Amino acid sequence: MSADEAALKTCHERINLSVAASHQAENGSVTTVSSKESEEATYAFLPPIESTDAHLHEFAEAMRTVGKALRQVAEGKAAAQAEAAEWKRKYESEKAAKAHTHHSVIKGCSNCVKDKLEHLASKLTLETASVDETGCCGNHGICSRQILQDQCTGPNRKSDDRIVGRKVPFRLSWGSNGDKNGQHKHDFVSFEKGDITTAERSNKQIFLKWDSPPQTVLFVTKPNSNSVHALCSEMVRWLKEHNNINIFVEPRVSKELLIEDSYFNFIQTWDNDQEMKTLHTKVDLIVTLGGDGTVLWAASLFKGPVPPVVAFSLGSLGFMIPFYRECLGNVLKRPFTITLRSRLQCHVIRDAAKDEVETGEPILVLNEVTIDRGMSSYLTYLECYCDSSFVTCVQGDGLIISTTSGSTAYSLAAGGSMVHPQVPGILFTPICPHSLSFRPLILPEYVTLRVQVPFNSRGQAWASFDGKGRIQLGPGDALICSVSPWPLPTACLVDSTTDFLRSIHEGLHWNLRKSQALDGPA
Ligand SMILES: NC(=O)c1ccc[n+]([C@@H]2O[C@H](COP(=O)([O-])OP(=O)(O)OC[C@H]3O[C@@H](n4cnc5c(N)ncnc54)[C@H](O)[C@@H]3O)[C@@H](O)[C@H]2O)c1
Ligand SMILES: Nc1ncnc2c1ncn2[C@@H]1O[C@H](COP(=O)(O)OP(=O)(O)OP(=O)(O)O)[C@@H](O)[C@H]1O
Repeated sequence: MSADEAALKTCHERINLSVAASHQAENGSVTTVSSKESEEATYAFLPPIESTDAHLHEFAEAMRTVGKALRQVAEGKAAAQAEAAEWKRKYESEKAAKAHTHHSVIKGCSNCVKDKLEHLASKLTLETASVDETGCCGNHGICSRQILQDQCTGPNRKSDDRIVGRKVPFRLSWGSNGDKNGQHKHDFVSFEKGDITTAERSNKQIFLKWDSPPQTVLFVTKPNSNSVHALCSEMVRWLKEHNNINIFVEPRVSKELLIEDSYFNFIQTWDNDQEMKTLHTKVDLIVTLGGDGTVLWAASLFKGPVPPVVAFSLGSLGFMIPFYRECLGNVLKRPFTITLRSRLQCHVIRDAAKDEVETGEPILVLNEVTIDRGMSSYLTYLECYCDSSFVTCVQGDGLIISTTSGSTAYSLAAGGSMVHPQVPGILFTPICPHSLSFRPLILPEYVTLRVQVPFNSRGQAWASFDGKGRIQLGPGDALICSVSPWPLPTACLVDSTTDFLRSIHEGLHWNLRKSQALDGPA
């Protein structure tokens, strides 16, 4: 038998098996179809195939192309359906809002609706949310009782006299830390007609638009790299000559550039920490040249507010060299999208300290703070609290408290989830826990975490911040950690979501797998 005949025979055998299986499935019974019968049927069905390997390959290729085309069509359809649903949702919520406005005006409660919803939200406070004697909203802008007493037109609400009783009116307010009257602006939960809905979703994609052209750029560059140094000096020249931009660089880079050419005399730097602390008041934009470590380094220079960062990463440096003028030119002249990357502020509180007043400056991290066993060969033993609630005791190699930006770094390696940088959360990821059930957590961004080394811990623990600056924690010492009010704004290449997905695809090869062959089991 030739190779082609053998291939053809295998092909027919497979078809036989699948025909037999389909017969059984159709009849719903477990009968055996004689393979001879099915073979005859199959041969009757199939046109005579003058098969060769080449034909089979060609056929498989064609099927793959058809498969791809079908998938693209399905994806397109899904996207269109999602868009249509979004438009429908918007239309319906607008319609409902208009209907409600109209209704309330007719009822003579014009001050209930005169302000916009945003204004209503800002008025939602524990202190001001009281109903006046008439049951109307007074001037706080909310009239849930009035709404509930009206004939409601909501989707689930039919006027039915047989139904006795009504929902009790209520109002929602938001607790807030640090502000006595709680008058914070929040995403609001509408509760028209007593139904809680989050139909109003805000788009968190942020655009940055300069009021006037930026004047000062700070360069932060990876050390000991000739290509980075060369690119830095070229960019600095271009920015000065074509845009008359003031340039700041780190003291090390300033020295390097001045040794290279006295042309760089105009470059500014700082001499001490005090001067560095005021940098954010002078710099409009930060350009980083290097990898993720350089962005972490740039973030660590700013203990408070951080100017927007444009990161030219090593992976894209070669690619960027021809385009950096266009890229920087766009950022300097046009609005651009940014991602606000939250940072964590960490305090170490020593047992020796008499009270827990946080006097020292916080350490800010962009990726994570890690508490591990360091050189110790004992398990770390860490007690963890979230606000005033006990979370768990970590017994293992340690714990990572990570930002969402850091979710693709050490936390990922320890089994944590990858989280879009605009999800407001803190990751709580154990390192090699000696327990079968210690799964990683994601906690809301407003909590404060406290990790304490108990007195009965066998060993010490070490905290490190974005992989740097190790601090030893002894029994009784604690690390307090919460989201900093000073995020790192980074310029997007496209937008937050596209950039995030691109980084996990290209940087981490997320879910990369070769496609299955088409000629598998039926
Ligand atoms: N097992 C691990 O995966 C492991 C161990 C130690 C530290 N780290 C990470 O290294 C970081 C310090 O980075 P570095 O460059 O100064 O040290 P480094 O030079 O040792 O680089 C660590 C690697 O982590 C990558 N990385 C850093 N931040 C990242 C992020 N947010 N998303 C995806 N990848 C990221 C870097 O690109 C680099 O390849 C730490 O914050 C920690 O997250 C990871
Ligand atoms: N301006 C700087 N001054 C001092 N150290 C820096 C500076 N920029 C980066 N580093 C340090 O240099 C190391 C390497 O930097 P970086 O991560 O940017 O380069 P890389 O390792 O080549 O790139 P990647 O992170 O993409 O693998 C990091 O540990 C980082 O902390």
